[in-house]
Amino acid sequence: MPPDALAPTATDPDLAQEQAHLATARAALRRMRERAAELFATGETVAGDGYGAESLGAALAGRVAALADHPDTPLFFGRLDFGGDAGDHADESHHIGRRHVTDEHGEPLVLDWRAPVARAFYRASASDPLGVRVRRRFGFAAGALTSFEDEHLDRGEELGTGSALLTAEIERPRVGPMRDIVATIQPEQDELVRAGLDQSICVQGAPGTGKTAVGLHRAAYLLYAYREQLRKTGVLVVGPNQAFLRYIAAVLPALGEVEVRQATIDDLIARGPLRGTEVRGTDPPETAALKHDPRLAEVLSRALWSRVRPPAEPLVVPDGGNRWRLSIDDLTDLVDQVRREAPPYLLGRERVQARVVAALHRQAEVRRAESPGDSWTRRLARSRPVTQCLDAVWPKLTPEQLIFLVLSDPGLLAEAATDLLDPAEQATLRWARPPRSVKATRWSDADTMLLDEAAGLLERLPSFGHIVVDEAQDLSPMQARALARRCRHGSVTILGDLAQGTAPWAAADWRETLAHLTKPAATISPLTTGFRVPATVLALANRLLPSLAVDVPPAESLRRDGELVICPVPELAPAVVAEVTAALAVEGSIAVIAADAAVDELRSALAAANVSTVDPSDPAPDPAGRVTVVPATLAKGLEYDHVIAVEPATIASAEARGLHRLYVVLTRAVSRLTVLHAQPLPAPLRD
Ligand SMILES: Nc1ncnc2c1ncn2[C@@H]1O[C@H](COP(=O)(O)OP(=O)(O)OP(=O)(O)O)[C@@H](O)[C@H]1O
Repeated sequence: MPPDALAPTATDPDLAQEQAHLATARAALRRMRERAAELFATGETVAGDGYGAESLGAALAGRVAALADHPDTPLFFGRLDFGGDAGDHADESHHIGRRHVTDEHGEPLVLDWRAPVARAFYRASASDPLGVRVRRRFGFAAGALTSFEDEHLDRGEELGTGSALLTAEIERPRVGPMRDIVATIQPEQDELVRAGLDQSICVQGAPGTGKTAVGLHRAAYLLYAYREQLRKTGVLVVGPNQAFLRYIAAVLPALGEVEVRQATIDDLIARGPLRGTEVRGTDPPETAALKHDPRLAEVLSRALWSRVRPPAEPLVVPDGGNRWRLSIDDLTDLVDQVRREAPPYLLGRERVQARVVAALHRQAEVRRAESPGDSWTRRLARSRPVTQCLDAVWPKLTPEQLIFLVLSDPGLLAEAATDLLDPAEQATLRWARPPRSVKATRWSDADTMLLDEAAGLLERLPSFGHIVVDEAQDLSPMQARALARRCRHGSVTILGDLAQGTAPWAAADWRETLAHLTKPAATISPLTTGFRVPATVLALANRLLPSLAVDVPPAESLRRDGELVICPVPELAPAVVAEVTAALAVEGSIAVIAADAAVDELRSALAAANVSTVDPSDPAPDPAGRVTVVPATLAKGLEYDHVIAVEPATIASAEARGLHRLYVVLTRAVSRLTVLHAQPLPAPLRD
């Protein structure tokens, strides 16, 4: 049923009252911020010790930042009026916004969207009103409250996706980086956002169904609902590349969360064992693919543990007039016992050392009838015979040393990989010309992952409380394992679309990825309502789906507007210049997306026509730049108002999973997609 009051006039007394409430809330937020800033100024001097001062200072600085009032993001976006039967909230009325705002008496003026009571804003429906009588959504223009939209749920009114404000939000021209969707989160999205911290979830969603948005809002929700638990362990957001991370960087701070770490999978891994050492080597594609293969995990594990050798001689430790002694059998028992405990390798070495010294200690106690002190224990632990014995049975090793050995020693590799890799695969993996030393090695991208796997075998990494992984369809099994190592005690939100998998090792089935992430019980949920790509554009992209060999539910676009133009042209560069020039007359961001190899020529052609362009890899792009020239391999996750896709046939033939790449490229447009082609379109796109 349509609601009765959708478009209040400017003189509407209700509207005036809401505008007054906004002004009051803004003033209150200013006061809260000033108070926090005052505390911040004095905090460093009142805390007793240095550490206390530092953590208090950081907490307060975070609070000051979180309380910032962004002129473009309204302080509240909705209101709930509860009915008389709403239990604890009977007859209450609450404004819902991006953060709590209280007046000077501590009375709430705005409730944080993450508070339990705010859940009804997203979930209440006419059939299940959750105690809500009226749900009100506000419309804003340039920070000013200009309209509202009511749904009298108690009278069976419900707008759903027919809400004019939701439509306006979805259809607004895009400019700049991604924004939060907190005002218009849909019920099926909210269910994912508010899943508990103990739940690992995997979201399979077609392009533009809000996966990234859901992941970021879930991070913000978890930090609110489980702040204490996550204070130490933190939340990590993993994205495919820096351009993508820059695109999403503003969302969490706008939601008041300024301390979430965001990293690409490559950075996360390279920062581990290599400690920032530059990646300077390259692998042929088949070698790289093999290094991403999960069988390598077992090969490395076997190679490492083959370093543990049975003791060949007894341990004899001269100590003043005494000689302490452990027989070969004693040592063998002790090493076997630690092996059975299966600790990380270096912890195992420490355990062997500790138990050897404890055994010697017992001998000394019996002989001397008194217990030797700590300095004796330390001296013996470091003594030459003990160290030599340890080095013989359980040698020290770094990740670099292990991988160096595996890739350069055919005997070791053959032994570790005997039933796992055939001889041809072993030859593919090994260095054709091994480097002279570990130091002289030029590690490749794929090596960083092996180094990370090795580091995980040697020592345990600290675990994040929660990891959000976007574009997870491209994770290789070994990359998934690297994330699993960083989330042993935490949960994950895995977001992706199997149809957009472009990596050689892209997943065909989420269950496999989840197994490598060691979260096999995670629930897999679909998102199928598209908020970005107009229906006509989606229909074109969907023609590729049967060729992509994946089983995914198709998306249905909410957007009936939008425009698709497919244009054969005699020459690409002049056509691109003409199309961009025409597009500049209309509001919104513009992207020219082309095969990577064609990008330079198109940039030059645009520059020659005096059109300035932005490079998505630029760490500080001109915020006023409206035209971005995007290599197809960087387009994933991004969106632009008007996309000009150049020569689909070249994009499709540029790589093994080129049709998947093309599917990504064709699904970046918010309002208009223009396809320019000089060659015939790939077969699935032809009429
Ligand atoms: N509930 C919503 N209300 C308004 N806008 C939404 C909503 N959900 C998603 N959007 C918008 O739709 C667009 C696509 O969202 P998002 O980038 O999260 O999709 P995605 O599924 O991650 O896409 P891709 O598969 O291409 O990476 C964004 O502009 C986002 O703000």
